[in-house]
Amino acid sequence: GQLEKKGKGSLNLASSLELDSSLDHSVQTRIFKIIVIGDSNVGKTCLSFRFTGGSFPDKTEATIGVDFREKTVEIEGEKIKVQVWDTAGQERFRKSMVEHYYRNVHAVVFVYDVTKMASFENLKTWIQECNGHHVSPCVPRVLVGNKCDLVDQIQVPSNMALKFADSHNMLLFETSAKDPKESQNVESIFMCLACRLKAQKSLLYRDVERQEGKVKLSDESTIKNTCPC
Ligand SMILES: Nc1nc2c(ncn2[C@@H]2O[C@H](COP(=O)(O)OP(=O)(O)OP(=O)(O)O)[C@@H](O)[C@H]2O)c(=O)[nH]1
Repeated sequence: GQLEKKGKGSLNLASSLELDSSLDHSVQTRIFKIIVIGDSNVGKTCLSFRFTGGSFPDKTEATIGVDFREKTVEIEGEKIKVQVWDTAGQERFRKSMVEHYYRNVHAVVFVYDVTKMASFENLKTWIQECNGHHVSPCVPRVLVGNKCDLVDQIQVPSNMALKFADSHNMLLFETSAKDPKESQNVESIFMCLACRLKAQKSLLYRDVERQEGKVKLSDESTIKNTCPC
């Protein structure tokens, strides 16, 4: 496929997707909303494009607001739609959208650039932002060090990244959106999350039931009590 034009994500589009972010009623497919977060230029667009489109885009521009990409995967016989929210790294392009990024999110991918120490150091701020939006501790998070193909320019040592990931209870993937040999690894970032989400059956089926009007959630504590992790 071709790279989607950047900046087409809008508040209205985000709102309409949120109304139905867990179930595609036409085919009864569950939808997992995964957001990709991190500094500008770390490769969030390229990673999400590699996963959903299977290639590395020739050219990218800064994401404005959000770009959505989807891919349907099959896990243990169930078709699941993975909806990747490629968010803007630049503050000026994200500030009106932040609430939408985190609303009803099922998993979070934090990305840094292995050739840029500042992007690794800024992860603290991105995690704070995420926590500040009341994302449940049940929502799985992974850490991705991108641009590993630039072997001569690596600034963030693996052991440092691993320590950070461990201390935040995240899995670490070091990979490259650019290197075709790494495409399987990029795929496994999203598939690993999708598998974990599929395993959280009670949580997600509850979402689905709620949307069908069968179950009404009373408060936040209901969510905590039924949390499977
Ligand atoms: N060498 C190398 N370059 C990459 C890789 N991934 C992305 N890039 C390049 O890094 C630049 C930024 O990539 P994007 O995917 O647009 O970055 P982004 O994080 O989406 O940036 P914002 O939209 O501003 O938040 C582009 O020039 C890409 O070609 C990679 O794995 N290796």
